[in-house]
Amino acid sequence: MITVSGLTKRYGEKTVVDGLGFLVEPGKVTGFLGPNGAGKSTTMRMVVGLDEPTAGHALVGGKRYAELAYPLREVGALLDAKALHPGRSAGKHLLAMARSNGIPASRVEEVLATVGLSDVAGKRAGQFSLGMGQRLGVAGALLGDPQVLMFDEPVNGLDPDGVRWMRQLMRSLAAEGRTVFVSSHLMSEMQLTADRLVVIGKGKLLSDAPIDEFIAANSRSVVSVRLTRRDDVDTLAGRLRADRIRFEPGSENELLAHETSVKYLGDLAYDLGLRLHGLAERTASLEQAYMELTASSVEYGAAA
Ligand SMILES: Nc1ncnc2c1ncn2[C@@H]1O[C@H](COP(=O)(O)OP(=O)(O)OP(=O)(O)O)[C@@H](O)[C@H]1O
Repeated sequence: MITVSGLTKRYGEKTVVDGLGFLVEPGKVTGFLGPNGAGKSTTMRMVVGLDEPTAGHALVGGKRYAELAYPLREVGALLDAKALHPGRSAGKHLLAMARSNGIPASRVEEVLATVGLSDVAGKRAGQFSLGMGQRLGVAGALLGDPQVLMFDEPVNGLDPDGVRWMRQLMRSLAAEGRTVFVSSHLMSEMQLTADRLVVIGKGKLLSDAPIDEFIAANSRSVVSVRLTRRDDVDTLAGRLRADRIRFEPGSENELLAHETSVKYLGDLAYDLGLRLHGLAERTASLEQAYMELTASSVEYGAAA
């Protein structure tokens, strides 16, 4: 469990994390979503004691990171995959981490196998591709067999196989009952991986909900009605106006109606004797809903 409460970080005049509070629970993948610069990395760095909060706290299993006797056995983190000693081999890098945390050396081979790097254990980390570096970072996070895992933008720069592997890994870690906290700036990625979503913008909490609740609350559907004649479009439009149903024109001879159903519009068209060439519900993409939710918090958005 990760407990974040009143968490605040200021750099000079700028508040980059602003009174954040949420729980990251075991047995689930919790997605941490927000536009670039929202404060995700800073929050994660405070969880593992790399940055000191200005106010509030971030606890792992109820303790501050500094209070953990063997931190790597409690929380594993992939924060910056490039933060490796380039001249050191993957195996030696992990061995050094294991030694300083009282972790048996035998774990090194186990985690290298888990991440598929056994064959390159002797290769220097500086020669690793981005994907291999990410895998090595994951191996480091798993080394102490911790109950809590944190990944900052883990699929960045990975090829499709790597992305799929990373998703499956996160899902299986959660299925083992571990706490998995993963950041991303892509809604589409989170939709495929997360059980719960914590969304932030400009350091503030925007939403904290199970993913299906987030989807239900944020995705609006429209019903597309395609008619065959301009007159019929006008007839239907007049009726929708009278019934106070919000709509807008779609493509040619099409109307898009909000907060209604296929059944209602099908019956209405039948009653009005209108010939239809199409009637379908369309769900606005979750990506769109997320962009709208965070629109006012995008730090460097395109000028309007
Ligand atoms: N050491 C620092 N000194 C000053 N400002 C900082 C420092 N570290 C981060 N910031 C600022 O804090 C804000 C939040 O940065 P952070 O990296 O936490 O965001 P993020 O949500 O992880 O974004 P990204 O998706 O781009 O990684 C940014 O505006 C950044 O410039």
